[in-house]
Amino acid sequence: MTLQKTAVLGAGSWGTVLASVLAENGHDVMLWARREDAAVEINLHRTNSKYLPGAKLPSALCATHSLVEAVTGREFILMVVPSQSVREVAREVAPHLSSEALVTHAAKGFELSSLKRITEVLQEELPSGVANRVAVLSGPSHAEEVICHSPTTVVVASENSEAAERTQALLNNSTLRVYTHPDVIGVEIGGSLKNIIALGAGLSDGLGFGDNAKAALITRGLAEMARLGMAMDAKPITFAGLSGVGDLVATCTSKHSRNWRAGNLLSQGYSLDEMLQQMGMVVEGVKTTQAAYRLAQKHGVEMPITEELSKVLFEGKDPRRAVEDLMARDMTDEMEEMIKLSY
Ligand SMILES: NC(=O)C1=CN([C@@H]2O[C@H](COP(=O)(O)OP(=O)(O)OC[C@H]3O[C@@H](n4cnc5c(N)ncnc54)[C@H](O)[C@@H]3O)[C@@H](O)[C@H]2O)C=CC1
Ligand SMILES: O=C(CO)COP(=O)(O)O
Repeated sequence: MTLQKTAVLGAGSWGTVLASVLAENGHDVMLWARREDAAVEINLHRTNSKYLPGAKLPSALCATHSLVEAVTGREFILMVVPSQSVREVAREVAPHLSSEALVTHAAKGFELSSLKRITEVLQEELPSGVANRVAVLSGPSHAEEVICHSPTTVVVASENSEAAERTQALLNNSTLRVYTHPDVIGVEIGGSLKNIIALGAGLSDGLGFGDNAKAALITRGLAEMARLGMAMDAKPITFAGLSGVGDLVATCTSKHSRNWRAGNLLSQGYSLDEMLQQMGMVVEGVKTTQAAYRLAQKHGVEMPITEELSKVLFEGKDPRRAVEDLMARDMTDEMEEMIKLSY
């Protein structure tokens, strides 16, 4: 494909790795770092020691502290900031975008204040021509593995199939295989909700529960993810794909997952604030638990794991008591539900 002028907004672990992928694929990349010292470190030493300790970044990668400089004249913008910051960053860059620009985001969460998905937030903030073709990148992709070229598969969804195909062509390479997908709602919801279950998996492992408990969390977690997804107009089959079960398995079983580690710290008796302080990186599952619990109530959907986790995180409920309450729920038939979800 033709080489393009691209920008990546957000120099945390995932943004830095995606910028490295674009640079390795031969594209001209400008990486925006919120902290000036991070941009200087990337330009001088080709490292990002806070977010990717030990990794050597491609020499062609350039970083800037100026959002305007990052996006001006760029054909492809990849937004990789935490979910709660997307609106603010989109609003700031909107006047500087070329009318031809393609904007794809890779955040996994909802905007808590509005309960909107991230493409909805972008559609509200970006100029209409650009907003019509926004895309989302999701799937099982720990930054720490992608930077080492460990084989990884991801998915890019857009209502505009050309936008999804352009993003696919820009990022795809011999170790990062990119699929397209038409179901934006399902891909965004799957990628967001799996972080709740990963927090639960970290707690479960930390409490000393075994593989049976984790398999139960993954399977029953997937069921409640798909239930909320369907109520929000996602296609249930999407939850059987990379952005659903794929990312759920990767995040619930990986030592790299911040959400898993966050749950694990909670099991050791850290408070929510202490845990977030200790993590020092975005733990999207915390705000996503709040958002999903509110969405479940709004749509009248049962999400027992999310509800119990919300009580543990925000009401100080003892996690062992939360597990007892999950196990004591009314007895039910699994097949009946599978047929309804049909994934
Ligand atoms: N790390 C990973 O392996 C993956 C992360 N993601 C998603 O990518 C998004 C970003 O995550 P990471 O890069 O991992 O986070 P991170 O914790 O490694 O870095 C966060 C970045 O966001 C910046 N930031 C924080 N507050 C900001 C604000 N108010 N405005 C602008 N920038 C701000 C920080 O300076 C930092 O550069 C999240 O939604 C995450 O779920 C998705 C797939 C993989
Ligand atoms: O989304 C991710 C991998 O696909 C990263 O998960 P964590 O935010 O839990 O590290």
